[in-house]
Amino acid sequence: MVNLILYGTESSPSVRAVLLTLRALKLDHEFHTLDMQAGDHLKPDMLRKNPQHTVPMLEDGESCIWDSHAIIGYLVNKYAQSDELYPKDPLKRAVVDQRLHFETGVLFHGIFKQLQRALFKENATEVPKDRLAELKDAYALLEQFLAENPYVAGPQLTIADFSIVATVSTLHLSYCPVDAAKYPKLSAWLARISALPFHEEDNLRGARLLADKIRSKLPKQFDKLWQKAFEDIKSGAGKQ
Ligand SMILES: N[C@@H](CCC(=O)N[C@@H](CS)C(=O)NCC(=O)O)C(=O)O
Repeated sequence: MVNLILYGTESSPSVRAVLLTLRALKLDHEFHTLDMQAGDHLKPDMLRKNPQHTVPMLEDGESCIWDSHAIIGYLVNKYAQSDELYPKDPLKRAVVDQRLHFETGVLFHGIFKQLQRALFKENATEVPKDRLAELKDAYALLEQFLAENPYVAGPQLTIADFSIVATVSTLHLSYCPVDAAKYPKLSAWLARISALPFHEEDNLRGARLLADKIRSKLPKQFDKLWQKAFEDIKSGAGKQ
C-alpha cells in the first residue's frame, strides 16, 4: 500500500513532471493543491516539511522529498517494476542525469524563471530578445539530443522526457512555439510525448493554464502563432 502525497499546483511544470511519472508508474497518490498566490507553500507546516518552499513536494510516509528531479528518480528507484524509466546502467543513467540537469539549470532556472521574472516582476510587455535567443539555443541543443533517438536520453522513454516536456510544452504554448521547420526532431518528439494517453490530463491541462496566464501579458499580435502551437501539439505536426 503506497502512501504518497504530492503537494503543488498543476500549472507548475516541475509538478507536472512528477504527475507524469506517477501516472507512468501507475502509483496511487493524493494530490494536495497549494494556492501559491495565497502563500500556502510558505505556511509553517509546509516550511517544516520543505524549508526551500518549492513545489513539487512529495510526502512518502514520514519522509519529505522536494525538487522534481529528485522526486522522479526516487519514485522509479523505489517503486518501479523495472529500471526502464531511469536505467541503472551507469552510462545510460549519466545521460538521463545530464538531461535532468539540463532541465534544471538551462531550461527552468536559466530561461523559464528569467522569462517569468521579466514578465511578472519587471512588467515587461514583450519577451526579452536575449532570453528568446537563449531559448532558441536550448531548442537547438534539444534538437541535437534527439538527432539519433526518439527520446531525449536515448531509444526509450525516461524520466528525462517527463521533466523536459513539462517545461518545453509550457514554453511552446507561451513564450516561443517550437518551429517544426527549424526543429523537426524536437517538434516530432513533442508530438510523440503528446500522444501518450495520460499527457493531456497530467501535463497539457496545466501547461495551458499557465500559458494562458503568460500570454495574457504578451502582445495580441502573436495569438495566431500560439493558436498554431496549440493545434500542432494536438495534430503532431512535424512528426517523423
Ligand atoms: N528545480 C525545482 C524548481 C521548483 C520551483 O521553483 N517551483 C516553483 C513553482 S514552478 C515554486 O515552488 N515557486 C515558489 C517558491 O520558490 O517559493 C524543481 O524541479 O522542483
